[in-house]
Amino acid sequence: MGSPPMIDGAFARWLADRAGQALLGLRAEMGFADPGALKSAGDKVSHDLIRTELARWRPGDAVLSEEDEGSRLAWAADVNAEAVSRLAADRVWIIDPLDGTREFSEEGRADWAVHVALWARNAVSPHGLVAGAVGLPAQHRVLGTDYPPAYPPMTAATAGGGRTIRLAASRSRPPVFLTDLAEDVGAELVPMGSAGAKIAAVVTGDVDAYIHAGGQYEWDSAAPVAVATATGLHASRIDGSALKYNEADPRLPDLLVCRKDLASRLLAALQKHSG
Ligand SMILES: Nc1ncnc2c1ncn2[C@@H]1O[C@H](COP(=O)(O)O)[C@@H](OP(=O)(O)O)[C@H]1O
Ligand SMILES: [Mg+2]
Repeated sequence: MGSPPMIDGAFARWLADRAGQALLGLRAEMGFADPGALKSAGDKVSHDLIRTELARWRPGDAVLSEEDEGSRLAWAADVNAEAVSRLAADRVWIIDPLDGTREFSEEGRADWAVHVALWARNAVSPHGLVAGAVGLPAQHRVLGTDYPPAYPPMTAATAGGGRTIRLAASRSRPPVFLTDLAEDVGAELVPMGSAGAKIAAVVTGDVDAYIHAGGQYEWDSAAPVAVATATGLHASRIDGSALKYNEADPRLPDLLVCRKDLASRLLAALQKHSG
């Protein structure tokens, strides 16, 4: 096998694709009789593959992966920063080896993803993400910042033509306020698994927006937010502030990703309903 691409964006795509192929192979091999075993095996196989390739091809970079021991811990900068290499690093790969683990274990579902993002200290954007790829193995595609997808075409809803806004939300843990918000703005809720799959659906125009609140971590959104912003879409916290990555505390509990033309309307509705 030849070497992977040198350029970070293309490398992220290569890595997300490799891990995705391994996950499809695992699904085929194990079947769906024991969803718990399939979920555990999926998390481990993808994490190990990505960790191994990063150690081999990007040995100087730090990594924050969902499946690392202690990944969810918040580190007080003055106390423990030296114990956590990523906080002093200039480049950090933020990885969710299998996002939408639950959907991965359900036969026929394609709403699960592999997230590979790169945060850099010298980035110009507030979120600090300089490359990212979202593998959607069961949809046979990878979205990446190396070739950002075209901005989704104007829909009837956003052009004011009457169709309701399509608003993606978690299948299992949607924000409590979302039903009221949707009614207020005239949106139809589209339940879907995986933050990556939902943001990919905004990128491709299958839905107009994705709102989440109530809990998430940096790895759940880093790679898809890198792709969404490279495409020109809006991505922020639900109070409109910037999403930030490689923070001491990896919790990043809420976000809004949507078409630019819907952002002010949805942020106003969020201010009203999420308080
Ligand atoms: N309230 C919450 N607290 C912590 N993580 C949450 C959460 N709601 C959603 N997530 C995480 O966000 C990802 C997308 O969730 P959902 O599919 O429900 O939209 C999932 O990642 P994983 O599948 O990697 O665990 C899930 O664990
Ligand atoms: Mg996740």
